[in-house]
Formats: sequence, C-alpha cells, structure tokens
Amino acid sequence: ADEKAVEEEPFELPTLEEVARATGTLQPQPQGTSVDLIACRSLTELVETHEDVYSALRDLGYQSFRPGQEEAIMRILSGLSTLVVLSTGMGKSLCYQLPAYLYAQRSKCITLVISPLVSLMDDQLSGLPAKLKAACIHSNMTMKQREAAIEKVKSGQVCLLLLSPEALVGGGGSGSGCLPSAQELPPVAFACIDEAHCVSEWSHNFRPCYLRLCKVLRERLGVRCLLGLTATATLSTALDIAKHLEISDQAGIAVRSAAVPPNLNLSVSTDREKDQALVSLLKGDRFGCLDSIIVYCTRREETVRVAALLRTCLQGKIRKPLKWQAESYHAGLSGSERRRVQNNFMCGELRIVVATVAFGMGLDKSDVRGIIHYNMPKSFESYVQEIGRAGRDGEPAHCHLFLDPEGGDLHELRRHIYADTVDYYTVKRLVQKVFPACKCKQIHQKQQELFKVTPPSSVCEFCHTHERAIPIQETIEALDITEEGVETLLCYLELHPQRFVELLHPTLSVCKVSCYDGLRQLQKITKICPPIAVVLARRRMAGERVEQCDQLEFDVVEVADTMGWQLPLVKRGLRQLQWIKNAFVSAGGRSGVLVEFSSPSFYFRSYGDLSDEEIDRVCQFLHKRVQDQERTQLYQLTACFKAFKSVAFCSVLSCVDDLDESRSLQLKSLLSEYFDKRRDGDHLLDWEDQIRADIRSFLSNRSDEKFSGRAVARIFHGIGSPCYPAQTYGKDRRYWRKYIQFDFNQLIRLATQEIIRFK
Ligand SMILES: Nc1ncnc2c1ncn2[C@@H]1O[C@H](COP(=O)(O)OP(=O)(O)OP(=O)(O)O)[C@@H](O)[C@H]1O
Repeated sequence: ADEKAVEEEPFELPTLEEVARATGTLQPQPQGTSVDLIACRSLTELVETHEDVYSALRDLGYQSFRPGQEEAIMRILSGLSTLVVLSTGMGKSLCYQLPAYLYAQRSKCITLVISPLVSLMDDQLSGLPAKLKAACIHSNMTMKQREAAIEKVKSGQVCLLLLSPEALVGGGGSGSGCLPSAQELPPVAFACIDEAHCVSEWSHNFRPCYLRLCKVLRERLGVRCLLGLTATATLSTALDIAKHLEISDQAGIAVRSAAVPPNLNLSVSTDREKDQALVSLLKGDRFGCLDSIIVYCTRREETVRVAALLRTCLQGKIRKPLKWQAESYHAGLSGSERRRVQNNFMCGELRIVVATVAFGMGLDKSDVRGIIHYNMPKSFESYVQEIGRAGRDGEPAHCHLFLDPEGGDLHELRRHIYADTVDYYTVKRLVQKVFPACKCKQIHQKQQELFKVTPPSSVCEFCHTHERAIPIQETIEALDITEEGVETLLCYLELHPQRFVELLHPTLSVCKVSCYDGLRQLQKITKICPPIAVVLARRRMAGERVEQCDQLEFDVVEVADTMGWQLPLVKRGLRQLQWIKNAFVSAGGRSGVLVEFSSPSFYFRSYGDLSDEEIDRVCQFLHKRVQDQERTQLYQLTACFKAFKSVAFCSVLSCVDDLDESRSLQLKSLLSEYFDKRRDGDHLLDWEDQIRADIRSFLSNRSDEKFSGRAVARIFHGIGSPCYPAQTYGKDRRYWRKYIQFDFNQLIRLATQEIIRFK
C-alpha cells in the first residue's frame, strides 16, 4: 500500500481559478479570454488588505500585525510565492495560519505545512489557535493514528495539514506513503515550507529531500503558491531559496529582519578555566537573577558533566530544591527523560538546561532569559538560531559565548567538516553506478543498417536517458558514505544546468515472484505478463537455464526501462498476478503466485552514452562541488572564530556584572554584515562563465549561420522554431536543452552579448 500511495498517477489539480475563487480574487471573465489567464492576472497582482483579513486576525486572537506579517500574508492571499526571513519568535507562523484560515472559510481546500521537526509536530498542533482545525501526518505515528488523521483530511474537517518532508516525498524507505493519495486530498490552497533554508545547497543545513519537496508539491500536488519560512538565511542563501521557490519578483523575499533582535545583549570571553568562569558568570549580576537559561555544549558527555558541576557549585545560592538548578539534555536520553526535562523547563521548575543543540528547536517558551555557549557554535547561522531562543517576549535577555583561546573547538569542528567530505575515488564509483553504459547507439546503428538510412552527423546523440535504481543500503555500504551524502551528490548532478540526472521518488526496485504451483505456473504467467517474459528471455539469452525456475528475482526498474513501460504500470501488472484466479489453481481467491517488492532505492533518470571524457568531467564537477562546500564551511568557521575573537574579553570577570554595550553592538554589526553579504563567487556567476563559453563554442561551430540572442536561448532551452527546428538542432545534445534550468531572459542577455563580441 505504501508503494501504491507513492506511485499513484498525478491527479487533476485545483486550477488557478479555484485558488482565485478561494481568495476571492477571481474577476469577471471578459469575452474571449480564458479563465486561466484571468486568474493568472489577478493572482500576480498584490491585493490590498481587506477588512476580512483584519477580522480573521482577531479571530485568531491578535489585535494587530507585527512587522512583515501583513506583507507576507497579503502576498499569499494574492497567490504569490513568498519567502519570509524573520528571527525566531517574531511571528512567522501567522504568515501561514491566517491565509490558511481565510482560504478554508471561502472554499473546501487545505493548506500544507511541511516541517522537519517530527518530534515537535504534536506540540505545534496543540499550539495552534483554537479556530484553526489541523491534523498532522508523520512517520512516527501508528497506522491507526495516521488513518484517523487522513480521514479528517478527506472529510474536510481540517484546513491545515502538517507533514514531515519524508511523509511527503518518501526517502530511504522511511515514512513514504504516509500521505493519502493525491486524489483523496482536497485542493491545496498553498504550501508552507518551514525551515526553508534546508532547500538551499549553500545553507548550513542543506537537506536534499527538501529539493524534491518543491518538485513533488508542484508536480504531484499542483501547488503553485509556496511560502518559505526561515529564521536564518544569508542574503545569498535567501536568493537561492527564492530561486527554488520560483519567486520571480524582487519583492518575493518579503521580509528580512536584522540578524539579531535588539533586546539580546551579547558578550564573549576567552577564559582558560572555563568551568570556573561559567560558575562566576552564573553567580554574577547579569545571569545570577535570570530564571530560564540554556547552556549549549557540543558533546553529550559534557552536558552531563557541566550540569553536575552547576548543581554542586550553585548549591545554596538560591533557596530552591537541588534539581531545580540544572539538568542535562541530549539526543541520547530516553524520550520520557527528555520530555521530563523539557516540561520542567517550560513550566519554570528547572532553571538551567545544559544541552546539545538538540534542545530548543521549536521550543515555544517566550521568556528564556539567557543563552550560554560553553563551546563555539559551528557557524554564524547556528549561533543566531541558538541565541534567538532567548527573549522572544521582547524583554531583555543575555547571551554569552566561551571561546577556546587555543582554538580547540575550532579544530574539533574542522574535523566534523572533513568527516563529511568525499574523495575523488568515491565520487567516481558513484558516477559509474549512476551512468552505466546503454546500448542505444548500437540499436540505432542496427536500425540504420536495416532501413539503409544515411548515418547522421557525428554529433548526433542517441540516448534519451534511462530510468535506473540503485539500492540505498548497498550503495552506502559500498561507498562508505551516508544516505544524505549520496543524496546530496545526486542532487548536485540534478542541479547542474546540464541536468545530468533527474531524481525521481525513491522506490522499491527488487521484485521477487514465487510460484507455489511450480514451474508450470511460471510458464503460464509468462504468457500473460510481458515483463516476466522479458526477464526470462534475457536470462535465456545470457545462457541461464530457466526451464527449472519457479522463482524469479529481478530489478523491476531496469525491466520497465528496457521495455519502455512506465514503472507504476509494470508494478501494478506484477501485483495483479496474485489475484488472477481463472488462469491458475486458485486458493482462497489468490492465484498461488506471490509477488514481493523490496530494496528501497534511489531512483532517477540518467544518460547511458556518456563518453569516458564526459564521465571524467562529471566526476571533476562533483568533486569540485564537494571541495567548494568544504572550503565554504571552513571559511565560515574561521570567519566565525575571528569575529568572536575580535570582541572577546580575556576574562569573563569583565562582563559578569555589567554588559559592555559597545562590544555587543560590534558583534551584532559583524553578524549583520555576514548575513547581508552575498557569497563571494555566487554560483550563478560560476555558471555564467560556463554558459558564455558554451555560447561561444556553439557560435563557432555554426559560424556560417545567423542567430539572434533569443534563437540561441531557445536552443539552449530546447524550444524549436520554424527557422531553428528541433529535428535539426535537437540532435546536438551538447547545446540542446542544456540550460533548461537557467533563466530564459538571462540566457538571451548573455547570448546577445556573445553574438556581438563574436562579430
Ligand atoms: N501579530 C501578533 N501579535 C501578537 N503576538 C503575536 C503576533 N504574531 C505572533 N505572535 C506571538 O509571537 C510568538 C512567536 O510566534 P511564532 O511561534 O510564530 O514565531 P516564529 O517566528 O515562528 O518562531 P520560530 O522561528 O521559533 O518558529 C507566539 O507566541 C505568537 O502567539
């Protein structure tokens, strides 16, 4: 059933007209114009805030908007994809809650919210305004809970559906198929992607399944309006996210707040005796009187040790039970233990939590008054996210960071970065698995010989990609990289303008067919099931003795691809063999044939005719990407260390009682500078050089022909025209469709410039 849900055919989508109706933005249809166009037009203009919106705001329990909210909400109500970058606690959730509420009031539709924090989804659900009926579906739910949630969705009892990314896109065999089939969902008004920075490959927290998420939302659920929410994104990351959300207008990045809220007071020190310094800090005037404090450590063991230290050293300072002082929290504790600590902290019965970064994500406690970093965070993004958990009520809060003067933390964090990188040899082995050679060229040549057609020019390409699957477990063991690591590399291949692969939904690729009535039964099903016939024929041709078989195991993706059939159809046909009674001896309605699918696999389309040089180029590209990523992370880490060091006191004693306002502001301005700066050599610029080179090579190859910038852009986008037909230009895959992902107008601009230079 899981497989089925994943591979269901796409369904009829809510049209723009329906979305427009739901927003009340559909305008009367002038004669002779299509409805879609009108809806489009009305949906690409920002509508003004209507009284209904203010009344919905009050329904949800608020009197007025906070900065940025109204702008983002009105964009969503106008059907415009939007990215909201606001610090933690500034009210991002309302940006999806209010439109979801309004859309649902006007028509039977649903809003999807994708949130990566599965463990906190239930809390998120219970924290929603009472008027907003919602359900959640994620892989930690029991079948029964999931069915109940799905029922609520199908019967239109809820207007908001919270989903984990895996529940939507599948992945690693975990949680795929959590979602009801697309036909069973009400029309989707819009989708909100929480923690949207995970979409960007340049983010500190890139999650490849987030990329597939945008695709699945668009292609399978027909979602046209996307809302991205994030608290941490540099300008470069924000631009990259905007690209993935297909936000075309400048205003699409609706709001970007200052990196650090003004009520946070920051300080840094480089004490040699950190334990002693921490105790002094907690006894001083700044932190001594604060009630809710989080101390972040990198390692789990350290959280336990530091919590014990604090219990001992702070004893007697305040008349409260010992357990009130400090407890540790990390992902290695049992679920119930973690809940106990979190609940005690939430309700004020625990003053200090000494935790790894596992603590605090999605924590809705507005009066956390202090954050202390016992170790250096791994990036500015992490730092800003972690200190952002303090002072969400807008009241003053204090943050202190202990920086190892010898750079010990820096070395430890560097080791983590190196651990994630992949060497050239591993890249090459993966690439070989992704692009196995096909026989398209030989087949084509045979056909030419048979039909006696003149051979085409040498640049003609024959392979139009194949569907392939590589088993996840086998691959990660063979290459010794994590599933995320392989997925990231595959994503880089998909993101390349040449689109080396097209990632599809992960699937079960191994099919085992067992015939309880022996080999005669297998022969019978061969007659009615072409995929089985193909498997047997290929085995026979390979010299295998298949006459004795009553069981077959094969790669179903490869078989479907060889036959040119769609995988879901092949799988459905195979599954049906279990139920075809008449042809066989039946046993309790079944046919006596057992069909099982196994082996969760990465599933994609890729070329099979890449030459050795092309394969090498792909490897070099991937390896360079991995190295760039490593270099960026190392650079960020060093930049982070230098910035903290520049504002650090040698001893915490200089800031235990009073804050040095000027150093706090200095650090804030260093952070703003970092978040507002575009990354050096933004990758669009990298592409630009390559695209220019390709345009030049294209023009010199066809120097006897005339092209306009638009004509070249069309060819690079794979669009035929009467003067430049697909039949001719489509044959040269070095250029045809090569930059399909690149903005069309930018391509025209580059091509025009190159044409002028060429003349
Ligand atoms: N317009 C408003 N008026 C008053 N309070 C608001 C408003 N909008 C949001 N809030 C409150 O602000 C608090 C923080 O909001 P919310 O949880 O949406 O922040 P967030 O930006 O999503 O934070 P995080 O990044 O941690 O998810 C909540 O308690 C919410 O009720």
